Amino acid sequence: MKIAVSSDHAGFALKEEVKALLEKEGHEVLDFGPYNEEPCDLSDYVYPASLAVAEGKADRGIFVDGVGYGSAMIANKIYGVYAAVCQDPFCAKLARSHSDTNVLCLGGKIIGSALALEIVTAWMTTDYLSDIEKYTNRVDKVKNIAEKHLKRLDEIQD
Ligand SMILES: O=P(O)(O)OC[C@H]1O[C@@H](O)[C@H](O)[C@@H]1O
Repeated sequence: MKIAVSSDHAGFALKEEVKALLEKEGHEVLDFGPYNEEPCDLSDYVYPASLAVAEGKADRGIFVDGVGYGSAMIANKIYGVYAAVCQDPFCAKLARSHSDTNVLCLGGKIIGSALALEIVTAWMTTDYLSDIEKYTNRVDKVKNIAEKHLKRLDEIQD
């Protein structure tokens, strides 16, 4: 798969580890930065990475900041992006199997890299249960909220 990765300074080190794992597993990584640990603003990196997922230039995204919620806040404002913050592999599995998320957000200050990489593996290898109606109904309800409240990319002029 093509995976967009991004972070801020607080997530940079873990982003690099995630990137190495993904490449080792044979995925193509699109790194939206940053490329060092100098203080920066998360939205400058997570926003373009989220757009890449929304536009289909990447199949999924993995974004890392200090605690994870900052990335999810930004990513979930983009039409077509469904982001979850996960701090354990069980949550990561459900974020895929029940909710079909296409972005995983991690907190580099919250979890150690060994656990983070287990979370990434769980999220990357779990399929959405698209044949179970209760989950598809729930996902469709979330999609309907996005249809109503978020602008489609082709409606945005700037
Ligand atoms: O290092 P500073 O800028 O203080 O804090 C950055 C982190 O604090 C939280 O808001 C976010 O998780 C962000 O990554």
